[in-house]
Amino acid sequence: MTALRLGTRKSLMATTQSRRVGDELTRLTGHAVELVGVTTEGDISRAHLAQMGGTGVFVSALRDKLISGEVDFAVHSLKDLPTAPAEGITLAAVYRRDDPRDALCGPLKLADLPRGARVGTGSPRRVAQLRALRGDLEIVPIRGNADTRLRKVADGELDAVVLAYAGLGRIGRRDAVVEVFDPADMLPAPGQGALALECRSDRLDLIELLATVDHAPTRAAVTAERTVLAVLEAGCSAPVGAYATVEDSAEEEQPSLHLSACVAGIDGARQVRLSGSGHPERAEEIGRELAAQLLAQGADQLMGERHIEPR
Ligand SMILES: NCc1[nH]cc(CCC(=O)O)c1CC(=O)O
Repeated sequence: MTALRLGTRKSLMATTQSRRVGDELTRLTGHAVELVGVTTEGDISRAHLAQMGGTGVFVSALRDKLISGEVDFAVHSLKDLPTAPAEGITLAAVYRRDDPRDALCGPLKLADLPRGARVGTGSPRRVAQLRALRGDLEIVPIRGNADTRLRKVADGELDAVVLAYAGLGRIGRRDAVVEVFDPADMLPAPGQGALALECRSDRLDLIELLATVDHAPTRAAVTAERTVLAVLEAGCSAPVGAYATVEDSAEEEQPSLHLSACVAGIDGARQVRLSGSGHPERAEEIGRELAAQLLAQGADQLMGERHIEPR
C-alpha cells in the first residue's frame, strides 16, 4: 500500500499540524502518510497580507497540487481557507479545533503596557479590537511567520505582538504568551485553531477515508463562523471576528450552538457585535441570520475601513 501524500506549507507551524493530522489518520485507518512541502504565494510575497488582494494566498498552490495529482490531500489552517468553494475540491474533514483564542506575547499584560506602547499585528480584526481595548497603543503592521514576529519583541523593536494561541502551541512557543484574550474582549477569526482537510472531489474513497478525522462539533462551529464571513463577503483580512461553541449535549437535552460575531471599524471606536444560537444542524442558517443582523446594523460601512492608518 503506497503512502498517502499530504500537501502542506513548509513552516514549522504547518508541518507540525499536518504531521498531527497524518499521524491520527494512520492510527485510525492504518494508511501511511507522507508529507510533501509546498511553497505558497503567502510564503513568498513580502506584500502586506491585507493588501495582497484576495484571499487564499496560503491555499491556492496546495489546491493546484491536488488538481494536478501531485498530492492526495492537503491540510490548511481553516482560517486561511477562502469561504468560496473551489472547483473540483472537497472539504473532506474538519479536524478537532485547538484553543481558538488570540494571545498577547511579550513581557507585560495588556493592562500593564505603558501608554503608547508598540504592539505588532497585521490583522485588521486584531487592530480594531486592540484599539477598542486600549486606544492609546501604537499598532505596528507586521507580517512574517510567528517566530519572526516574536523576535521583534525579543529585540525590543516592539513591546508585544498578538498571535493565535493554537499556532504558538504548535511551534512550541507558549512560553512567549503573557495573556490569552477572553473572546469577550477579542473575538477570534472565523475558523481559528481548526484545520481543514481538502482533496479532489472525484476521489470518493479518499473523501470517505479522510472523514474518519472529521469532528462534527468543530465542523458545525466553523460552518456558522464562516457563513458570517461569506455573507458579509469578507475575507481573512477583514475586521470580522466570529466564534461559535457547541455544547456537548446531555442525553435528554438538545445540543446547542452559540455564535458570536463582530465587525469593527479599524479605529476601534465603533463596533457591532451580536450573538445567536440554535441547533448545530442549523449552523449555516444561524450564521446567515447573524450576518444579516450585522449588516442591518451597519457592518458593511465599518468593513470599508480596511487599511491600517500609519501613525
Ligand atoms: N494567517 C496565519 C495563520 N494561520 C493560522 C494561524 C494560527 C493557527 C490557527 O489559527 O489554526 C496563523 C498565525 C496567527 O494568526 O497567529
